[in-house]
Amino acid sequence: MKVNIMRDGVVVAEQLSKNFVSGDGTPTVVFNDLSFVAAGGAMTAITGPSGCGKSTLLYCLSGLEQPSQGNVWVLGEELTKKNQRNLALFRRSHIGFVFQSYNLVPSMTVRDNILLPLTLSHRKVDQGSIDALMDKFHLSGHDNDAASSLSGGEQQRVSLIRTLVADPDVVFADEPTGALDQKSGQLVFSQLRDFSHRPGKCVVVVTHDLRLARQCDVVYTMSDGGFVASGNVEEQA
Ligand SMILES: Nc1ncnc2c1ncn2[C@@H]1O[C@H](COP(=O)(O)OP(=O)(O)OP(=O)(O)O)[C@@H](O)[C@H]1O
Repeated sequence: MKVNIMRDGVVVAEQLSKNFVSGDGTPTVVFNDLSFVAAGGAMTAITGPSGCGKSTLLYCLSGLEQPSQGNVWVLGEELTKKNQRNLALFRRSHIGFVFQSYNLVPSMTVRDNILLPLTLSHRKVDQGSIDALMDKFHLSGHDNDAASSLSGGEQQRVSLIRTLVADPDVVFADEPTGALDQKSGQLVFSQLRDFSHRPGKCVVVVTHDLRLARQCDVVYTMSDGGFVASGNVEEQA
């Protein structure tokens, strides 16, 4: 696939490969020669069986991990050419990441965890929008609880609020509904989808839940180190 970065996507990858070398020197190819485009104003899903490389791909697309080969552009900027400092600055200004493992600071309160990215980047805090999201995600009253005292599903929702209130241009979400029951999962997914459809926003989500993937505008299906299908939901049917 030959893509025009300016025309085609907010997140673009070309000829992306990732290998790991294990302790005994054995190389493992996670994926090879992938091309990927996620458009603005849309939600793009990456799905596939456990261990096929979805999280590793998301890490490479978001600049958290360097690919072994290939190039990644986000908002027209080539992440794979940036040094560590510039990459960190770019990520802080433009990218939000919802981690599969939540990545909350366990000893800090829920509210302080949510505020952390804003505090670190000296950004203005819209307390009202935090209150609204806390209410929407059934977390009202938990502001002063230690993050570690919450259930996995509650921590997952706090992690999503923390990402959304920072208002990034691009959100990468790794199994954001993994710890949630169907109803809460749908609530979280709908919130992410609404966010993705706002002008100038883009969401790339990893999910193994096909029911949720089908609600995305475009779905990439991974298997054996490559994409076995990609396209809009109708094309995948
Ligand atoms: N840092 C690492 N070092 C070595 N191998 C790794 C590393 N990170 C991932 N892998 C390997 O890459 C492969 C893909 O892992 P990854 O977590 O990306 O898959 P996944 O599709 O997201 O899985 P799941 O759906 O179970 O979360 C696995 O075989 C994993 O062991």
